[in-house]
Amino acid sequence: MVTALSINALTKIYGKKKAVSSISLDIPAGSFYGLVGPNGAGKTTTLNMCTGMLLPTSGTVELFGVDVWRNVDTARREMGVMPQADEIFDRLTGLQLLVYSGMLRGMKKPETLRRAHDLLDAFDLSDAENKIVADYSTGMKKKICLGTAMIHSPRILFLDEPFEAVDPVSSANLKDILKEYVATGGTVIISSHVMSLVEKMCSHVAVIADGEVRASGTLDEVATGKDLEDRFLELVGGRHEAAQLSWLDGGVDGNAAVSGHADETSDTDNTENANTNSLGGDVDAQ
Ligand SMILES: Nc1ncnc2c1ncn2[C@@H]1O[C@H](COP(=O)(O)OP(=O)(O)OP(=O)(O)O)[C@@H](O)[C@H]1O
Repeated sequence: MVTALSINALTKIYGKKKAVSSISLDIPAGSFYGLVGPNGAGKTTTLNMCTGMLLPTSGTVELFGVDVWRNVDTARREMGVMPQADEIFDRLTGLQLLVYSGMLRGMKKPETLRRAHDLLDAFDLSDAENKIVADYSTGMKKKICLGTAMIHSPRILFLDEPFEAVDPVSSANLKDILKEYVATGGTVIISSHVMSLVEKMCSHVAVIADGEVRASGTLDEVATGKDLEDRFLELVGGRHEAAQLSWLDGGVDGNAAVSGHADETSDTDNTENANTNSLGGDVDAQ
């Protein structure tokens, strides 16, 4: 097994906060690797340290044997990193942004143009190629950001929540493109909260919580025979009883929204909806 990315005791401390605490992971080449964890778990911080964007407090990252922090330029050549929408030059058109990204990576203009059109076509953005990116929808921006990460054909792709806000058709197309990329030897690392997506797309997964790896390996190794989402909840903990928002009653009593005291102001006894502890009808499902 060739290791694409080797993370060793990676740590990031902000003041007194340990955002990432001695994480170690080996990510095999050709894998589709999911980093999953609750909000604030440390996924983005970990990815940013792996891509040379955020200096670790301690620990090392090697990309195909190259120490990322000793050789940032060399390592970056092998990477495609999906930027956040607020990190791109959004006064460019979609086409200009892709061409700019390719040429920044040292590509010749004719080849960059060819690939840019291929990407726009694959991402259903051809009709918007001459529109400035600032006027794109959130999902369109997400797709163009992904395009900028792919145009130079990197060996490894780092994608932070790539499918968030992308419509199901575009999402299915993107997934096909990424699957094909992995099938031809590429490596993809994504962060996600969506377990069904991880289950469908990923060959490997690391569950991160409180800056630590709680489990890692192939999907089967991490799931240990259980439903992946249940296993995730078991690993990260933090599940509690349904919130008791007694004032949130879906407007059952018209006065409740005004007064906030449904019991005092209601003169009807609606026994069917008497359980004002519920968020809609999902209490049992929780
Ligand atoms: N620049 C910063 N200064 C201080 N604390 C930070 C900074 N960036 C992140 N943190 C803290 O580090 C922890 C990990 O944050 P991170 O963004 O990596 O989490 P995440 O797993 O990506 O979360 P989410 O799923 O919500 O995006 C959080 O507690 C966060 O508040």
